[in-house]
Amino acid sequence: MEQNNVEDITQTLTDEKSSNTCKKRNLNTKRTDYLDWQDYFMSVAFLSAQRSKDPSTQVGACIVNDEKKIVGIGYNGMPNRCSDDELPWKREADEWLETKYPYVCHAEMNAIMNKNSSSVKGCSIYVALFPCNECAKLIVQSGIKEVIYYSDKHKDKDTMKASRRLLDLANVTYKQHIPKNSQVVIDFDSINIRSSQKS
Ligand SMILES: O=c1[nH]c(=O)n([C@H]2C[C@H](O)[C@@H](COP(=O)(O)O)O2)cc1CO
Ligand SMILES: [Zn+2]
Repeated sequence: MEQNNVEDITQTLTDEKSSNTCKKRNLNTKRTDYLDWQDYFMSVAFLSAQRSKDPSTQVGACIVNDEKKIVGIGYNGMPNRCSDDELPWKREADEWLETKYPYVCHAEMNAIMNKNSSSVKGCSIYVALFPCNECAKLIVQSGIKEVIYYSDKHKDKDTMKASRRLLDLANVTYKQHIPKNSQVVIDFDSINIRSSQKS
């Protein structure tokens, strides 16, 4: 292990169980690798998506007010009190009524409906996927002013063209978010890591 001199304030983080040195970090100055606000809100949207039971696409949404406070979170799922064991999750079936589409609530709708403030007027919504036209209607009607999305993979579909038309007319801005890192890892064990002065 390399020897520190007196000025060197670098400390190592040591794993409680294995005593393995796993990270080197300066513990006397402010962290620089923290999540910035935009990555944080997008990560909250993606984490919420992990609650979704949709087998093919899990979408999350996070509504943020102008004080950078989260006022609503949602993910795609079946409506309250409608058993998601009794409704279909299929994308295709002989009949549309036997697919998930007529029943599933989109993440944006749930985030708006779950709001913990009196209004979402002037807020931003962080979403994993660019919102469809039905969600665009809800966004416009609720007064949300900005959409920050990660993926635009359905951009050529009519539903997305209609969505952009509505958002444009209503002056709701939208922009794609490019996160600093392509992954945000949650390591529950990291809280058990103790810092120890390197000598
Ligand atoms: O804006 C959206 N928000 C949202 O929550 N969804 C949900 C509805 C479905 O559960 C799922 C889309 O399913 P699929 O990719 O299998 O068509 O994503 C889909 C969109 C469309 O972009
Ligand atoms: Zn939608």
